Amino acid sequence: MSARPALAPGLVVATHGRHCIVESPDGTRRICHPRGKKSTAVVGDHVLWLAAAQGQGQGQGDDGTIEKLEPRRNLFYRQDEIRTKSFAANLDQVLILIAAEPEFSETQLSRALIAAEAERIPPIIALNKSDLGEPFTRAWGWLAPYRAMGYDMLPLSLKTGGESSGELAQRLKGKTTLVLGPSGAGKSTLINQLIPGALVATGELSQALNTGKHTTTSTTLYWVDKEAGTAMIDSPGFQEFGLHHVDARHLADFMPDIKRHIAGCKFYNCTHLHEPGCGVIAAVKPGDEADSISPRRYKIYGDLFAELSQGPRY
Ligand SMILES: Nc1nc2c(ncn2[C@@H]2O[C@H](COP(=O)(O)OP(=O)(O)OP(=O)(O)O)[C@@H](O)[C@H]2O)c(=O)[nH]1
Ligand SMILES: [Zn+2]
Repeated sequence: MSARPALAPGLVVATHGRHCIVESPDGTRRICHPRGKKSTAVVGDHVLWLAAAQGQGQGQGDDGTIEKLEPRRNLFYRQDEIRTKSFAANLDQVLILIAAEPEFSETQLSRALIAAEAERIPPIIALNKSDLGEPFTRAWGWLAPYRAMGYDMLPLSLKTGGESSGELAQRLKGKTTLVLGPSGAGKSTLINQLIPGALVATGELSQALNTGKHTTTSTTLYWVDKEAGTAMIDSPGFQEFGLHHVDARHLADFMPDIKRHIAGCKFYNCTHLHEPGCGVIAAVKPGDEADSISPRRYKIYGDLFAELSQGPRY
């Protein structure tokens, strides 16, 4: 009788549907699938995996099974009305990459920030294409309320380089960072600069796993500097950011500009939508007063509150 094979530790560095790429501490990568029906492992998960027995699975794209997930520090996810989609686990921070052009959606930015706040993951906002001049100045101005909320915000010009890239590198060092951004903001440019060749390699890997399917539907972890523990996680889908896991009654807690006025509300269970004596409503003012709530942000709050109060629609 042969001894039971030992479970080995690994890190999930990519997911493609139900399949995962698991990286061992020595750097070897293998395709694994989770045991059982549910696919629960996400990029950034520490797992224990088991090699497939000779003749089982090997050569069919499965080198092992994921037997156990280690406890997570956090789980960044979006949830739409029908399916829950996890982005990644065990993050140190989220980098929200937007650009002067194409114009970004403030609602999407707010949604990403709320998702980060809900999991207590610090966000960094980077505004790319500072070389564009006027459009950049305008976009930077639009972001004033977010600076007033205390968010870390960085101007960038990925195309022309410059010292801001050094500042970004400083912030990324030794950390695992999830990068989110709308199409055209410069995400591919950033990943290519930090990890030359990475996107090409991912395309090839994706093809091997999933012939013919589009490569950008997967989440992938890239090592910028493995020894220093610097990793970037690229995940598509900024557009479809549902927040249905967030309770409408807690929404204000995840919007710092709104949260700081809650103490002024007359009713402890104020929804800040129509109540008399609401500290939040009283603070909604146009202009750049540091302590006010911008009408745009208040509208985002109201829209999200309505959306989250509906509950799931099937
Ligand atoms: N002017 C200017 N253009 C930039 C800068 N960074 C990236 N771009 C350009 O913006 C366009 C979009 O950049 P990508 O890196 O492909 O953007 P992406 O976010 O990966 O977009 P998708 O591939 O659609 O997801 C490209 O034409 C880049 O050359 C910058 O700092 N300044
Ligand atoms: Zn109120």
